[in-house]
Amino acid sequence: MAGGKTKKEKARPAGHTPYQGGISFHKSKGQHILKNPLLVDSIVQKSGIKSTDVILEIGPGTGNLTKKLLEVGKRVIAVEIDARMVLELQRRFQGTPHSNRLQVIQGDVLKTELPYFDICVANIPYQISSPLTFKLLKHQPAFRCAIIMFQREFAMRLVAQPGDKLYCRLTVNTQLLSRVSHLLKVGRNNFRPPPKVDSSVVRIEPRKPPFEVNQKEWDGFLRICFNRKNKTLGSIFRQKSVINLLEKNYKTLQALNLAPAQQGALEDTNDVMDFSDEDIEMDDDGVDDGMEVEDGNAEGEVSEFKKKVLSVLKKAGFEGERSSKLKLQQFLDLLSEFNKDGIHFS
Ligand SMILES: C[S@@+](CC[C@H](N)C(=O)[O-])C[C@H]1O[C@@H](n2cnc3c(N)ncnc32)[C@H](O)[C@@H]1O
Repeated sequence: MAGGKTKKEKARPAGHTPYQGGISFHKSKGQHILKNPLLVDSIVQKSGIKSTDVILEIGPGTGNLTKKLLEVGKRVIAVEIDARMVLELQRRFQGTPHSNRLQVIQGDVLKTELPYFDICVANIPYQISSPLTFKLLKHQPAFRCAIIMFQREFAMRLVAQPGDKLYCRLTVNTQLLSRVSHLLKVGRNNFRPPPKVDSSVVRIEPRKPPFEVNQKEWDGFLRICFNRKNKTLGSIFRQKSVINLLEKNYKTLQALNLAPAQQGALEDTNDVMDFSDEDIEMDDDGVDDGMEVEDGNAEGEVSEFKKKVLSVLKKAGFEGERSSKLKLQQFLDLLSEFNKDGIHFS
């Protein structure tokens, strides 16, 4: 374990846990250090690292995982936000045979332009789980795989299958871009200080080639589908707010005489999918409560546009289906059916 002499305990602000090397851990930076060497070995072994691999590590901390990664890979590039940890890493590896194969970048990984890497192995601060997953999956050229420790519930959302309680928009968005599998359950006592939640290590492999989909369209479509994931799509697509939005898109695109796929080509769109945590939809109880306002005038007449939307749903056989049970391919098929009829989500 890295660290110098034991220092006398001083009064520390709340949220800081003493570390015997003199560094206190900041909860605000998600500093929960892996203290179980057997677990570190197991993560490295399950990563399938090759001796030719350039490894990206996010948040190396005091370097417990970094040390093992340097033993098996060609090079480690470690991105660390905390200057004290960067110093500790330099101190720990200076003068060792590994030192010229370790590159430490000091900075916020979310704001850092990532270099080429073959594989990412990381015990990350959980507060950046969503944007980091999104950033990695956007990275080009695509890496081989990422082995990442997440908070257990977040990990279970990533690997969920249709019908699972945690199946959500984040699941479908992640699985559109990658294959995700659960590798290891990790109890909180393997960390110092222990976090309040248990963790899991997950393997993420970018799909090569990726599914061909207009990402703005996909994002708009899924937001609607998962607005209430246990309602039938028929019920969701009858809502006035949904019909109004789709009709507005329809009229705008007709006026421009341009489909979003073509439009996207004209724009510089880097803001693809948004995996932010606040977007994880509320769980509902699976009962259609009929509270949403349906589209239609006072006489109950249904607009031509609404008929068009509902006929696509019906024709494709999705009217009675619920997002909580749909497979990725079914979402792709339904979006394609809507688009064929000129109904767009962006
Ligand atoms: C959970 S600790 C893991 C430490 C070490 N890898 C281990 O397993 O023992 C997370 C590390 O990420 C760093 N960190 C937090 N936010 C970060 C960010 N936005 N960018 C890069 N590093 C960050 C923290 O300073 C901390 O060292």
